Amino acid sequence: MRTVTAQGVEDAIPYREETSKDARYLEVVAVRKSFRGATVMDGMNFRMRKGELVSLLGPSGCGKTTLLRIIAGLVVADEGDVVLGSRNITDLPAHKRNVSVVFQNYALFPHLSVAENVAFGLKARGRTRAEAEGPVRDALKLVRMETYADKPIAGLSGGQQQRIAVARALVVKPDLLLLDEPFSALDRKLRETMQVELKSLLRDSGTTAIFVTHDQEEALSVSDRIAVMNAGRIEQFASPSTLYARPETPFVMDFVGLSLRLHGRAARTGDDHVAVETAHGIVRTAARLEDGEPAIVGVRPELVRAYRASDVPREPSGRNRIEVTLEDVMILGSKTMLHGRSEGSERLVCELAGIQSQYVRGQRIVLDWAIEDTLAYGAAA
Ligand SMILES: Nc1ncnc2c1ncn2[C@@H]1O[C@H](COP(=O)(O)OP(=O)(O)OP(=O)(O)O)[C@@H](O)[C@H]1O
Repeated sequence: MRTVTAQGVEDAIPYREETSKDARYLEVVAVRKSFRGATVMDGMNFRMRKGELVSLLGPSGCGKTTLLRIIAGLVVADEGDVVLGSRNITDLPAHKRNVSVVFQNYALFPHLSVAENVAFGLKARGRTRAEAEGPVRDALKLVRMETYADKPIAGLSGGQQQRIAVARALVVKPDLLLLDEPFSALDRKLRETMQVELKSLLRDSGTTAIFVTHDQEEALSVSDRIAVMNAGRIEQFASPSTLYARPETPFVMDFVGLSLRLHGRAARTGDDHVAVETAHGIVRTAARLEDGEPAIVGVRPELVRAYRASDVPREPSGRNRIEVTLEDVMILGSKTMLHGRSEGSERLVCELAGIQSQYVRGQRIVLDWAIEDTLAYGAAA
């Protein structure tokens, strides 16, 4: 698959051109992994900068946790290398990597107090109780739990327990922090609060971290960059804004955000644009597609305008228009989602700001968007 043409926001720093040590802080090189003959990862390469917060985002079973565990030393790769801060740690056991992991289920010790839980990693490294006191206090302060030091774990809420788990991971000043779906057991509101807190505390402490999630909104909100994984491969690795505005494959377009999506066949028209013939009419795109090539075209729903078919204004050229019958109108308060009726796997969706009660099911409407916002992918590439 290839080709993207929507106007996107460039990553602030051209990643591939960076060669400094900090730019290659963590490198996973040509990693292969099979479980009982089934290949999960076949030559995975991944590289991140010092101080970055990177999310691994992908559907269940795509290999996110396996990659995280290989980096942590909890799973041994069949082939390949893991390099951290110019140290090849491939053959080091987990406890010698100075990598901390925060798990989904917190994994705290219920019989120990909050402070004893946080001190655990320091004790394991041979620090005395007195030596651990200061760092434990600082770590608890970082997660705003300093007044809970002597409390038992049992009485804490899920959000508080996860804060303690983060404090316990950070107290040892890890070279790398790995978080495996850390907030998935929390309710939505608390999860959002924790995402904001985590982002600022990692930034404040200068921690390099990898965050595993299958929730695209979570990935978009917490990450400096996101690696979108699919079937053991990274499909695209970019900033949240680039991923959203310029997804490089239909998989990324579908996985990161919603889009209006149509299937069709490209037909060369001779001008700057390619016309894609779809079941809902011609959609033009600036993407390079071969004449006759099957193609997928898409556009983000908030870039689509809607008009009642009876009062469509004249438009300057440069826009695509298709007419559809409204199947569903979802008024969500801050926005209204219009869904057009579709026969197959087309998705005819438009997002309008605010409450738009003039639209009703069964109405004929025209969806309208700029050619330059049209994403397009040739199936033959
Ligand atoms: N210890 C194991 N033994 C056998 N198969 C495994 C093992 N660990 C992972 N797998 C398989 O490897 C594949 C990738 O699993 P992994 O847990 O890395 O995916 P994931 O993207 O983290 O999924 P999820 O979001 O569901 O946690 C899956 O098919 C899984 O069944």
